Amino acid sequence: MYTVKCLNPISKQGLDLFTSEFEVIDDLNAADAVLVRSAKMHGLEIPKSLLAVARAGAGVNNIPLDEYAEKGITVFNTPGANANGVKELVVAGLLLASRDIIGGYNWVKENAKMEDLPKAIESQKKAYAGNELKGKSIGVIGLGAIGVLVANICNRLGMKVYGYDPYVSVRSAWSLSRMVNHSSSLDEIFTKCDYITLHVPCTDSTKGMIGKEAIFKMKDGVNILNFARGELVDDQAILAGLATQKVKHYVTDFPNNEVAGAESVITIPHLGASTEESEDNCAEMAVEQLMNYLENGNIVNSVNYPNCNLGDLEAEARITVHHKNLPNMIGQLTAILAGEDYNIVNMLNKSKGDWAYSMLDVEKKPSKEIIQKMKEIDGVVRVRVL
Ligand SMILES: NC(=O)C1=CN([C@@H]2O[C@H](COP(=O)(O)OP(=O)(O)OC[C@H]3O[C@@H](n4cnc5c(N)ncnc54)[C@H](O)[C@@H]3O)[C@@H](O)[C@H]2O)C=CC1
Ligand SMILES: O=C(O)CCC(=O)C(=O)O
Repeated sequence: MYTVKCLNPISKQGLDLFTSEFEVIDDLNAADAVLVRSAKMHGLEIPKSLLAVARAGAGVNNIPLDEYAEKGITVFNTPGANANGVKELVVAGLLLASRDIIGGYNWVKENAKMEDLPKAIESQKKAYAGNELKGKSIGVIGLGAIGVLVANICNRLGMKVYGYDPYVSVRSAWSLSRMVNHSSSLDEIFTKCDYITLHVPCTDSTKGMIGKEAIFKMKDGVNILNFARGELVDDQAILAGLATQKVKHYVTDFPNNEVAGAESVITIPHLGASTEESEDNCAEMAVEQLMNYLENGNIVNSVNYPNCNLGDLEAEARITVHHKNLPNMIGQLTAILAGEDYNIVNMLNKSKGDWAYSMLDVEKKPSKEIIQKMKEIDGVVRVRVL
């Protein structure tokens, strides 16, 4: 029996996938695994026994990935599972920036009881006129699961689309419309685009990427959309840009006290992935990945360990080892088994950056001594027997 603690509400459709071998519990200290959405795990006291964290979503900046790698805790996310939900809200954001829907809505609401409202509307509506998206240019920064969908739909809306992603995956490149212009520098996006939309993860290198200098290079009247993370944008630079009308609108799914309420900031309370469909997709994917990992040791869609998949456990036992990506780790692991006359029937080793993962299927259950010897290898951080 494995125990799972949810740090945020997780869709029932996903939780219902857990078999009778899994129990969702309230006590984090008794949990083998954690399911999480946006709850901050930095600084959270976690039990030594914790094996895995599954983020039902894309962004993992709420999880201390390196610290957990050091502890042999595998962290998963659910790539692409909420991308359509975000894409659709980005389209709404584009429309809110281009047409004064909010101003018009507020006026009608404030004057709901006005005499002959339909007539008043016809004389008032000019105050809320806008522009069409067709023919305007948009820069999509980050062409992953969301960025590709946004770029493609903007193309279908008749916009001239520029895409920037120096690390674009082959999968994304295949999915991208051939009408999307490839930008090799951010400057091209900044100087050419009427709309700029951010779809990159929040990391040390992307934080503050939209600052004073970037905004200075942008076209007058640019609209900036942030459905990725608040920290990507320097709030003071945005407020200064809005004050001079260099920036026409800042549409953000991540409002904070600095920008909320400021003129021409269009705020949404982090609703990008808050659709029934996205919540179900993310939860289902996260639960399936967790079960596969806890029961079979397979790693699919990890963000701090390599993906490593030996299929369902069919051998008498499977040993899984989280270790540093150092020379001769496999040699040491197999030597321990060979020294005790254990036959390895299948094995796999994968690495990702500083970390690696080995899976060894053996013909009989390994003894406590074997596992102890493996744990004592320099660079090994966790050994499990399944
Ligand atoms: N508003 C919301 O509710 C949601 C927000 N997000 C945010 O959106 C981000 C992107 O999500 P996905 O597209 O699903 O992730 P993804 O991992 O599929 O795509 C991210 C893309 O950004 C690219 N990238 C990384 N650094 C870059 C840089 N410096 N310049 C340009 N491109 C760079 C990567 O190569 C990758 O193609 C997430 O990390 C998360 O922070 C994601 C889902 C929901
Ligand atoms: O779970 C959520 O609603 C947050 C979605 C999100 O920001 C993400 O997947 O990165």
